[in-house]
Parts: sequence; structure tokens; C-alpha cells
Amino acid sequence: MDKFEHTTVLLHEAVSGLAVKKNGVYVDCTLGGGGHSKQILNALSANGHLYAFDQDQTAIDFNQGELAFALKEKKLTFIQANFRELKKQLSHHGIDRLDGVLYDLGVSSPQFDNAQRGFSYRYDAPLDMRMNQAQSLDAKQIVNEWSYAELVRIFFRYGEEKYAKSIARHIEKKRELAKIETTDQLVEIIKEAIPARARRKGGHPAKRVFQAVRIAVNDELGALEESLSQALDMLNVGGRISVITFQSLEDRLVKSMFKEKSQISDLPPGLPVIPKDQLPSYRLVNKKPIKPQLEELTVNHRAHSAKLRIIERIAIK
Ligand SMILES: C[S@@+](CC[C@H](N)C(=O)[O-])C[C@H]1O[C@@H](n2cnc3c(N)ncnc32)[C@H](O)[C@@H]1O
Repeated sequence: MDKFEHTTVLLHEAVSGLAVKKNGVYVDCTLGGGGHSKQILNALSANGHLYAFDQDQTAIDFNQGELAFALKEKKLTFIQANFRELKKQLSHHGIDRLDGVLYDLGVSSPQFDNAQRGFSYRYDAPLDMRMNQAQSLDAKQIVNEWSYAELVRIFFRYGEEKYAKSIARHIEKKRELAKIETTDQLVEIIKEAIPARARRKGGHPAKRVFQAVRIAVNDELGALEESLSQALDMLNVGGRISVITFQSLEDRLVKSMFKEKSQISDLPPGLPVIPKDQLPSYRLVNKKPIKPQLEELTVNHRAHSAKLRIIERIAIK
């Protein structure tokens, strides 16, 4: 593959946030077009190493050429797997401690813009939305086989869709007549289920349901929570994790996991000194999330909702 047009978001902020040590062991959990990976690799000496995960084989294929220099220097290993398998996959390479981990969540532009992948409500395509094309669960199965209650739950929870019940009811009715096969069919059903006045505001009427189905197909929040907790465990002292999120559910999850790890646990009131073993093992590098500068926002539309959070390990107990 010679083309993979993805403009990396918060490139410098996310990588400089890792404070890369040149001989360290790093993981890019979301290789994509390789923008962050390349920046990390440039900061590593021949004794450092980067393990780059992507569950989508097309991202790995593209980077075989793009990051060939690092493969040649033997400081890069690709791992085609879900990042929820972080610990297990790295153990196959004899790695159990890390100096830094990066996540740049969501789908890449080529995934989104390739109509056939079925991620976008803008192109008519078979309902798919799998990041890992070898996975069996796809959007068609969710839309045609999940119960009314399960559809309402994901539309509410993952899409924050006000008309979740009405949309789920319309889906139920339509699929009784014939299987719902394409993105256009789903868009039409959503439009019919939403009152005309609501259809005219708040962006594309299918945006929230498509987001919800995509999160469910790829179990995005479950994978993130499992992976982050493994990454936190595997960090060396001084090691850091940078996470870029693009929607509020992901950001809330990262914020609350980082907060929990960097706070003093509940102590009995009136203790004069906090016992050493009760002090947190992590610190937030930035209290507030880092957002792209105006300059980046003007050239990259995808950057608008991006937020970067960074945490550092300060002790191992
Ligand atoms: C936003 S792109 C990353 C872009 C990359 N940072 C760059 O600079 O080009 C996200 C990538 O992560 C991958 N991805 C998302 N969730 C994943 C998961 N749970 N496991 C492995 N890869 C995942 C997607 O397939 C996609 O290629």
C-alpha cells in the first residue's frame, strides 16, 4: 500500500509528553499511519525499541514501507492485535516493563474514508465498521440481531442519542420486513425515526448512532479500560502514558482511571503524616487535558475534539 492519508493529531505534544529515553522500551498502541511511531523512533537509539500495535492489517502493511528504516535498525516490532492484549502480546517478546505507551484512539482517516469499511454515514456501503477485518461481529449483525433493549442501551450510552428508543423501534420494524444491509438504509431509518425539527440541528442525524454502533462493534471502551490498566501496571518509574481521545466517553474513562491512580486512597481522618505506602504511585503530568493549538485546528478538522492526558509513574510498591 503506498497511500495512507492520515494527519497525525497532537504529534509533538503526545510524543514529547512521553519524555522518551533513548534506550527505553515504548509501545504505540495505535499505529495507524505511523505518525506518532515515527516521532518516537526518531528519539530512540539503536538500543531502544518500539512495539507498534494495530488490529488493522492495512495499517501494518503500510508502515512496512513507511518505517522500513527502523525495521532495518531492528528497533521496531509490529504487532497485529487488539491493544487489550498488551501484556500477553508483549510477553511473547519477553517484555514485562515499559518506559512509555501512547494511544491515539478511534479510527484513522483511511478507515473512515474507505467507503467499503462502512464506518461513514456519508458513503453507501455494506454495514461493517470492524477495525479488525478478521473479527466476526460487525455492524450488520448488531443492527439486525441485537434486541430492542440492547440497541437502546448502546444508542443512549455510546451515542448519547436522545431518540434512542424511537430509532431502535424503527430498526425493529424494518428488519422484520427485510435485513438491513447498508449504511444508506440505516441512515434512512434514523431520519424517519427523528422528528423533522431535530433533524435540522446538531450535525448529521446519523452521527450519534453510527458512533454508538462503531463503539459496540469494536468494544472500544472495554478494550481501552483493559489495556490502560495493563499499561499502568507495566510502567517503570519515570515511565509515562499519553492518551489522545476524540469523544467524551473515552475521555471520561481516561480521566477517571488517571485520577484514581494519582490520588491518595481513603485514609482515616486525623492522621498527622500520610504513611509512605499510602502515597500514590502515579502523578498527572497535566492537571487539565492538552488541546490542539489554533494552528493545528485550522489544518486538521479531526483535531477539534482531541484531548491529550498524560500520567507518569513515580513509585513501584
Ligand atoms: C487514529 S488512528 C492512529 C493514527 C496514528 N497515531 C498516526 O499518527 O497515524 C487509530 C488506529 O488505531 C487502531 N486501533 C484502534 N483501536 C484499537 C485497538 N483496540 N487495538 C489495536 N488497534 C486499534 C485503528 O485500527 C487505527 O489504525
